[in-house]
Amino acid sequence: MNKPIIALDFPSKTEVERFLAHFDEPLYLKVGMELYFQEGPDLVRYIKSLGHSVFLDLKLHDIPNTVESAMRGLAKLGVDLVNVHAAGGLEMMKAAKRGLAESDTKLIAVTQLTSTSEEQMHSDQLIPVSLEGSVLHYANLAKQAGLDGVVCSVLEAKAIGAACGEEFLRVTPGIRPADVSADDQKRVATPEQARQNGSTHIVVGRAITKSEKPAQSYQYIKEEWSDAE
Ligand SMILES: O=C(O)c1cc(=O)[nH]c(=O)n1[C@@H]1O[C@H](COP(=O)(O)O)[C@@H](O)[C@H]1O
Repeated sequence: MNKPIIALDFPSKTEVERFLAHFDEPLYLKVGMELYFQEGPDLVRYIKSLGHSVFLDLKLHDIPNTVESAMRGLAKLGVDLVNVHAAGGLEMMKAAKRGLAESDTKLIAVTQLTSTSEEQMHSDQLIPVSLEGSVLHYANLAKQAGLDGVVCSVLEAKAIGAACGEEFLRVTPGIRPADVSADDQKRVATPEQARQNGSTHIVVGRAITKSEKPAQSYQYIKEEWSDAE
């Protein structure tokens, strides 16, 4: 079972160091916009130098040429996983993949953010199908573009596995242990539900980073994710 990916949603390297001091094992860490826009590529190199795996979550969404060039730059960082927004379209996703051609970095596409409900999707995006229909459409498009998988919620992971194949990654944020608040997330699930629904990876932020005992919260989540039957 893949390690839970911990979202390092911190404003500075100092806070990352303070957080990582709780752990003495190799982790799978996600660097997102909050941290990257403050600390840049050096922070990513630093985390890699500590022996951790890195998901660089910058959610690129621009014209194909810009995304391809940006990906060519990110490829040099040697991260394990990067993402784009599937809403950027088939051509943009193909361009992103071309930008990574010389690297081993895997590429996934965000379908519908886990903070989006079906009602919001209808009113904000004017997409007149079900939320699962929209997520499946984006997953199929990502597959067609040659991507390695998608970011989706646990609620759509099973249908994507059936449609796109079990090898196709289903990276699922919006993970909340039963006793933790959903915050701004709308499509949430527990680590156990993620496992049962065929997520290949779970992404967990606040349930670990805001915990008074981060290492203990991580262990509980890891056990529920890997052992629940
Ligand atoms: O691409 C992502 O990682 C992502 C996509 C998505 O649909 N929803 C989502 O929450 N995320 C990220 O996953 C993390 C979830 O954090 P928590 O809600 O604190 O567990 C955040 O860093 C989000 O940026």
